[in-house]
Amino acid sequence: MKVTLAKSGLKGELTVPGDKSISHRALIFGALAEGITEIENFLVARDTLATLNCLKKYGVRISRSKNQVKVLGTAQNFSEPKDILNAENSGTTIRLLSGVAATFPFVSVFTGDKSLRQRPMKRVLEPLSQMGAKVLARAEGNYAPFAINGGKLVGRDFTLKKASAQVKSALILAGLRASGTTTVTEPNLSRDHTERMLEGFGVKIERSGQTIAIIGGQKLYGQKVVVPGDFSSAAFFIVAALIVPESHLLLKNVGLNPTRTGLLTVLKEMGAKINLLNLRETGGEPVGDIEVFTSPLKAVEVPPEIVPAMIDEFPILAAAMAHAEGVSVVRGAEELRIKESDRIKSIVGEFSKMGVMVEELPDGFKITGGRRPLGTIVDSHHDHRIAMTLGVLGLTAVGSTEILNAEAVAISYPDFFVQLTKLLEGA
Ligand SMILES: O=C(O)C1=C[C@@H](OP(=O)(O)O)[C@@H](O)[C@H](O)C1
Ligand SMILES: C=C(OP(=O)(O)O)C(=O)O
Repeated sequence: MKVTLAKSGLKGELTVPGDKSISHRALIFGALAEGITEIENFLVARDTLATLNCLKKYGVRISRSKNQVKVLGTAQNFSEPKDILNAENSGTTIRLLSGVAATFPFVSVFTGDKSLRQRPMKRVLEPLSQMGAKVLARAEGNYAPFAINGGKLVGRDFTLKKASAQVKSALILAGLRASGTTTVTEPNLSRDHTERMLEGFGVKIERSGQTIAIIGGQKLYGQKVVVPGDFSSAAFFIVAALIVPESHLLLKNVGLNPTRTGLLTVLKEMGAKINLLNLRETGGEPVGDIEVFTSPLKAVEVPPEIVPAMIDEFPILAAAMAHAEGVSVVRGAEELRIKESDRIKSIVGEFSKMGVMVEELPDGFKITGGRRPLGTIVDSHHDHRIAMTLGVLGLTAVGSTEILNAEAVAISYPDFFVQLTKLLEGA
């Protein structure tokens, strides 16, 4: 993919595709529920389709027409998959479904692509085996492929060392079918879509601060789920509009769950002119429109406690930092090293190629901003968020930027470059 210096600002309106986290959850909860679940504005992308295909292997009947999905609930009766479940590139798929697999008295074997097979799984597999599941995993219990032989689980109390919505959700899903009560305490609150949506499916969850408690043996009832636009996808256009001169953009119907919108807090501190309009609630999730104007930005130090609320937005935040006057610092974000790529290394390596002054830290990075990037050949490292970030940075670079392995955008946003081009042309 080739991106050239934007000749004009990003102008007009855009509706980004449905939220990835919420789409995964709607499929899984719909599959476990009694009755039919209808999902509107489902994200059609590789990660969410991986979840859909794994669920079909459990015997769940799912039909899809574009972004409308119908799930015929099994009332918690999955059948043993006759083949390996391939979560492809999706951490959310493999970790959430592990929590479900742990509750069924049969064998589920999981694998993923090269990236996913290098991402740590002990964080879910260990607590699931403490609840009573039998687990056999490669590399001393840490990597896929792995097999889970589930069964009668016993509720337990867990305190997570790091905030993780995937681990929390896997344990909630296991706890839902365990005896007694399961509690999960996080050091900071991670995204809470699981808690919100399960409540919509009729499940009682107790929440107090960073602790959630779930009593086992509860039923789920099929629902209509309307998926809001994905804030993490909107983030690329927010930053693009901030840094490309003469932009004025309206992003419509975006999920604004506060456990996801840490980027807005940080960008506002950097001087970004962003307005939230038409605030409302859809299916238990806050939603609104985001108006963005090109803004001069100043450097920022990201407070570590906000990291979980913007964990997927660090690549695109780095692009904003490259345009901010002064030295910006990210710390406490070592989780970035175990995403689809080592995102700290990917940012530092590719931004350096584009002439950005960036320094690697063990748990983050430092960027001295304000200098115009230079177009060159860069690589996504097969990571969707790095591909989109480089696409945005390329809009402000001198010359043209060629992004290798840009097709990675299909993981969460297949039409990203098409929509970006349209916004630029429509100006
Ligand atoms: O639960 C989810 O839907 C997700 C949780 C986060 O991962 P962790 O739980 O590993 O922090 C995030 O990075 C990922 O994109 C989606
Ligand atoms: C980390 C991500 O997803 P996952 O963990 O589901 O692969 C992401 O989408 O940035």
